[in-house]
Amino acid sequence: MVDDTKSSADAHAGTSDGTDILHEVLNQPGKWAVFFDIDGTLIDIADTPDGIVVPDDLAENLTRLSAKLSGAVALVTGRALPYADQLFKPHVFPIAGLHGAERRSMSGAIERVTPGPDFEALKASLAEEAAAWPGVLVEDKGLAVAAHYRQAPTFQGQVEAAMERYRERAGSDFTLQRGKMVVEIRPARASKGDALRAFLSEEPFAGRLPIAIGDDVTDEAMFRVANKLGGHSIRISDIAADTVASATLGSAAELRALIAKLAAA
Ligand SMILES: O=P(O)(O)OC[C@H]1O[C@H](O[C@H]2O[C@H](CO)[C@@H](O)[C@H](O)[C@H]2O)[C@H](O)[C@@H](O)[C@@H]1O
Ligand SMILES: [Mg+2]
Repeated sequence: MVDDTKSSADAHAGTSDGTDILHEVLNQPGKWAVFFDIDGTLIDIADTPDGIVVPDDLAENLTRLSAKLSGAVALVTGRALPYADQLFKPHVFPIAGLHGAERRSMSGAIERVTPGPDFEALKASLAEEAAAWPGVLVEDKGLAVAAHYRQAPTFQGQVEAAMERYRERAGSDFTLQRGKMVVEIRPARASKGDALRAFLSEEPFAGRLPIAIGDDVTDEAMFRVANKLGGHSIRISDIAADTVASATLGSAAELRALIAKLAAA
């Protein structure tokens, strides 16, 4: 496995406009594969993990775009696969979940590891400890667990300290993943960058150049891979984020409008 989380040799400020990149896609539809993060990228951030609203036409527009690229569209998310899938029902996309720790290819084959009893016990202890912090939500994602402090930011310090402690208890197979008002413990063995590489080794992605679109720290790993392979990386951000992405777009709404335009073209 390649470590795509450390190198900054290919880092460059996100200065270009992601709109131009996405408009280019349909000019050469056989050239590109597009990888979308979900939360904060396709879907607006909400107060709670379950509070998100999936716009009615999003899955249909993604399906249309995918058809134009002969299926070379995949989702790469921190969510667990079953949760992410139900957001797009009845449409089914190739997808990587848990920040790259699980992946379903175009063929439908799923690669994932299952949590052992120790990790189950760890999640139970964490949930018990977090009950003392009103507003902090613990999201059990199977082989990963997230502690959200968006609704209780005063507990950020306690949450971070506890998650570091639980990560140590989980051992070196697990790593800490920070995100938007959240700290997660996830399998260390794969990143979103690894997921991108794995998709690109298979049909219908093989031989295409990647366009990776995301909004958060976890997406930087796939941006690095996209940059290294000569593709594009687009960070959704309304502020000047510290990123290796080669381009930016202002909001998830802006991205959805572009997807709708490409789907209808
Ligand atoms: O990789 P992504 O698809 O972007 O998923 C990252 C995490 O997204 C979710 O948490 C974030 O979105 C929530 C809903 O908008 C928000 O309430 C929370 O504060 C954000 O951190 C999800 O709950 C996590 O499991 C994902 O890893
Ligand atoms: Mg995101």
